[in-house]
Amino acid sequence: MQKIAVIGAGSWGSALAMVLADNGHDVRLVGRRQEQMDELNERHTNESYLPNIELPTTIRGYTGMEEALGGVEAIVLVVPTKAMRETVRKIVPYLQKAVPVIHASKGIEPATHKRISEMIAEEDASTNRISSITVLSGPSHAEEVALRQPTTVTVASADDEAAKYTQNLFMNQQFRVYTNPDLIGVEIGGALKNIIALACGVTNGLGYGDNTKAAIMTRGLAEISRLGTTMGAKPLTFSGLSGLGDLIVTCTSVHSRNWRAGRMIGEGLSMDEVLEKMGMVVEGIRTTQAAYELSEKLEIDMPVTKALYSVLFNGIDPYQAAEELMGRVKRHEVESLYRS
Ligand SMILES: NC(=O)c1ccc[n+]([C@@H]2O[C@H](COP(=O)([O-])OP(=O)(O)OC[C@H]3O[C@@H](n4cnc5c(N)ncnc54)[C@H](O)[C@@H]3O)[C@@H](O)[C@H]2O)c1
Ligand SMILES: O=P(O)(O)OC[C@H](O)CO
Repeated sequence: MQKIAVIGAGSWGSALAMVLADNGHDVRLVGRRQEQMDELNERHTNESYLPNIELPTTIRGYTGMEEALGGVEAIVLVVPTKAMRETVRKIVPYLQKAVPVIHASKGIEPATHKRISEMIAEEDASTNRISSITVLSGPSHAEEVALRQPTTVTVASADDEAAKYTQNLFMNQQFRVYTNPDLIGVEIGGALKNIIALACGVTNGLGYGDNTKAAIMTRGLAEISRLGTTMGAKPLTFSGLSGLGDLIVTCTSVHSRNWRAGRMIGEGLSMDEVLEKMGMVVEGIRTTQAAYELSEKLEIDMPVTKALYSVLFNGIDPYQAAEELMGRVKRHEVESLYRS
């Protein structure tokens, strides 16, 4: 039994806290709203994020870092990417010894183009309170994990022992955990599939069906691999759970916030209207900006990302963006998997 703090009491933080509690760990779930943490401690529910789910009574909710972090042996960070740096700055002063950190968020920072593990390492550089950083990623909608439906994920770290430690913490009969040493590939696959899910949603919103979705997913995976391998990822990782697996679940599931947001944009809603309706984080929007900037900087051809960027940030009509995608110059299918 380990004392573990899960920071971020949204849908994914709460579902991962359930997996850890099922495995017999002492879980402290840290949220921002006192009312929400009172609901968790008194009624063992988190209705705004995991409706109709009863959480294990052993999960305790906290709003204060000092109280939650006393004596913890590991920390799981599950806040939106844009809150990651601020969250790391808030936790490190309360760590009495260096502890392993596992993050389960999916994004890339616009402007710096940093992956989440890089952002965490930078924020801890002057304090050294984090002994290792591991990412947990893969096809895993919180709603289904909370129902204890069979789910598989990958954990990756530069530190092999940290990856195995994380595998042991989370693995159980319903939640199967693989290790993969390719930290870059696992983080890039998890972040970039959200762009492709948004794009699939847009095409569904335009009224296009499964042929279009399969095209966007397949060619989307090609451009994820092109960018990822240029950044140092191993190509095979993109065929695994954190690549193809997560792409499938996010582009095809009704649970996906990215797909749903894309569909509303395809139906003609503005980005502000979509975000107001969602009420939950849609990571793919900022990641589209980051990936587009990266593709320009590294001169990698990413046509789906570019088309989505033009819709989200330049006000291009989605129908026109789809027409332009289809009207590009002729390409060789396999050669274009690897070349710009
Ligand atoms: N929901 C899923 O099924 C799922 C699965 C895998 C990965 N993820 C990833 O996990 C991360 C979190 O997603 P989620 O689904 O839990 O989001 P969510 O919208 O359900 O919840 C986000 C949580 O973060 C908190 N938060 C927001 N801004 C914050 C800030 N500035 N500082 C501190 N806390 C803040 C919110 O209060 C909320 O508790 C995302 O990167 C997402 O891509 C989600
Ligand atoms: O609901 P989404 O689109 O944020 O996706 C959630 C997870 O990343 C699926 O694995």
